[in-house]
Amino acid sequence: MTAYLITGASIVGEGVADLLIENGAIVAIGNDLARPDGVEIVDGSGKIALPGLVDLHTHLREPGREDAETVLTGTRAAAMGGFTAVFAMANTDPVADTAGVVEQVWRLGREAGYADVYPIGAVTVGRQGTQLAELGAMADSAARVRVFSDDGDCVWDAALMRRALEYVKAFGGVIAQHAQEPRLTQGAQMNEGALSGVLGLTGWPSVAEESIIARDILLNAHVGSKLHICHLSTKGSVEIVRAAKKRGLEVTAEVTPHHLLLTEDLLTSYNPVFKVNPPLRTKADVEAVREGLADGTIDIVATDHAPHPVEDKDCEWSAAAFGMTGLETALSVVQHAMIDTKLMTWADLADRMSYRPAAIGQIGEHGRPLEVGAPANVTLIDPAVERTVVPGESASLSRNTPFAGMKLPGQVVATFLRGTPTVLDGKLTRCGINS
Ligand SMILES: NC(=O)N[C@@H](CC(=O)O)C(=O)O
Ligand SMILES: [Zn+2]
Ligand SMILES: [Zn+2]
Repeated sequence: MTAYLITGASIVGEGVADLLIENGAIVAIGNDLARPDGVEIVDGSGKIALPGLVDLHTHLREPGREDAETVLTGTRAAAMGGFTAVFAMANTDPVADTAGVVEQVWRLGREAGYADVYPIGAVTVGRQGTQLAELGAMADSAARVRVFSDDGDCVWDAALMRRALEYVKAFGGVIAQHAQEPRLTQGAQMNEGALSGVLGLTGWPSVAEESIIARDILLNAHVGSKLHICHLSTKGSVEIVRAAKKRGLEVTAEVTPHHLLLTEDLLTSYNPVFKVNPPLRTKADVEAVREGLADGTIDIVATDHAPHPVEDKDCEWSAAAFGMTGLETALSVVQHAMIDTKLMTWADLADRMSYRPAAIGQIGEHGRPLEVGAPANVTLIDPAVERTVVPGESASLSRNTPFAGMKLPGQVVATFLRGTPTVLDGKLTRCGINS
């Protein structure tokens, strides 16, 4: 295995120093380090070294929608975005609701080699919301599933949600809820408010999200298990989670990069690239989720990378699929929305995009501080570069980025997965077994 020496980077938690990677681990941090034979030098001056990013919410689409994304293409996009681990959502075809399917996804991730893939198991059989899936069998499988979600749909039946929380409590699992009250969002197309009236699109009220979050926090307080809230998007949701945490109730929550930056005003274009679940909200909501992320009410940023092929997005608004890609732009959007605005530091970003998602997902190998002895999962970024987002340049199979044409700060220069570069000089390497 080649050794790598990153020179003169600003190492989060350590200050400016050199960082030596050998045999998959960080073996030295300091100045004037001895250089092993054949070491490759990576110029880190002016750059920031972060712990490899962890995405708790990615749609890789395999099995079933390999026209939108595969484990290989999705993890290539992840590597380009600085991620070393991604959690793959269960809304595939077949649904990831058995040990067989989660093991398949896990194995595909290992074979691809660009990022570790941790499958999320469905909560209910076929994500149909009527009968609990084999949660224990998925937990005991080679994939060691700890996070369960019917994402795409809400576990709406309160009794079933209670059972799921009770079941995973036995092994410390977590239920990740897609908080969407289905009766309040029938036919909903965009955030409910003055603008939905003007545009003539069926509204999606904030309370459809907030009522489920409130209910589930109370349910979980009763059960004493682990609850995680997916893609929280409203000011009211932030207030509910903040109040719950103040009372000492167990809940974690995520926000997406797009909900940290974009508002419903973009919808006046009727461009379905901005159609997403939950919908883009108002400026007041964006301010509230930024504040919530900064003060720790919202634990993490998760991309909800939701690739869709052109034919599912390039159509009339009401017929288009919900979802946007996000793995390759997440870090830049968070830098723009949270760091360049002075709401967060780089250490905070490492916490929200690496340490805490790894802790919620219970993966020990990732989300560790850059210290001697830790696995070499490292992301090196140049925060000074400005780049324009070009959908055609994406490593993802899909092109549905809402940031197309936008100028964003920051560029991933290198990503190391257990000491092997998946990205070097800003380009994908051929590290994977299958590539
Ligand atoms: N976020 C989305 O708009 N779409 C997701 C489903 C989901 O995350 O709810 C998808 O699978 O396409
Ligand atoms: Zn969802
Ligand atoms: Zn999702």
